[in-house]
Amino acid sequence: MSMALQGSLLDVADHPELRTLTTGLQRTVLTRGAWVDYRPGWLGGAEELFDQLHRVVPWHAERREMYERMVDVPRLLKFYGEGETLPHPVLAEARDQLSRHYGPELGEPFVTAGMCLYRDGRDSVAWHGDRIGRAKNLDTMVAILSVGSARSLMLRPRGGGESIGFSLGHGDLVVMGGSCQRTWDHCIPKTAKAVGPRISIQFRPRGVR
Ligand SMILES: O=C(O)CCC(=O)C(=O)O
Ligand SMILES: [Fe+2]
Repeated sequence: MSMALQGSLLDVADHPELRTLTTGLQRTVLTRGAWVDYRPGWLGGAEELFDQLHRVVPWHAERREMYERMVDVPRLLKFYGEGETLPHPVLAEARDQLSRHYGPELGEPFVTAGMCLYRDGRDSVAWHGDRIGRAKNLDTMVAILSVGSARSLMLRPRGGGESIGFSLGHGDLVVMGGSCQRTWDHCIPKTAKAVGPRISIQFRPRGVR
C-alpha cells in the first residue's frame, strides 16, 4: 500500500465522524416518566475532537457560593448559546442529527451547547437536575456527547432511591428524556482511579439549562 493511501485511510479513521442514531440506541425506561437513551460509540475519531476542544475552547473556571463561602466549581466550563458558532463543525452536525432524530418526540430542536472539562478524577458534578428554566415544569431532553476518558454518569430518583450508571467517554452519547430533569437527579462522581481528562458537550433545547 502506498504511503498516501495509508495516510488517507488513517485520516478517515481518525477524523471525527458521526454514526447513525437509527441503530445502536438503547432506551432504559426509568420511573415517573423518565428515560435514558444510550448510544456507545456514536462519534468515531473522538480523540481528535477531544484534542481540538481541549486546545481551542476558551475554558474558564467558575466560583459559586456554597455553605456561605465561595468555592471553585470542580470542572472547567464554556457555554455556547443559540446561534453561536461551535468550536468544531462535527458538533453542529451532532446537534442537527439529534434534532432530526428526536424532533418528533421532542417537538423542538436542540439549540445550545454547554461544555464541561473534567481535568482528572477530582473534577466532578454533584447530584442535580437541569431544572433552570422550562425543565422545571415540563418534560424535555438533554443530550450529552462525551469525548476523552470515560467517567460514570449516575442517575437516581429525586429524593432518593437506587441509582443506575452509564460509562461515558470516547464518543458515547446519552440522552436524558421525559421527566428525567424534574424527577431524577444525575451526577459525575469524583473517582480515585487514575483517569485522564474528559469533555462533555450537552445539547439542550431553548430555555433549558
Ligand atoms: O458532564 C456530564 O456528562 C454531565 C454534565 C451535567 O450534568 C451538566 O452540565 O448539567
Ligand atoms: Fe446536568
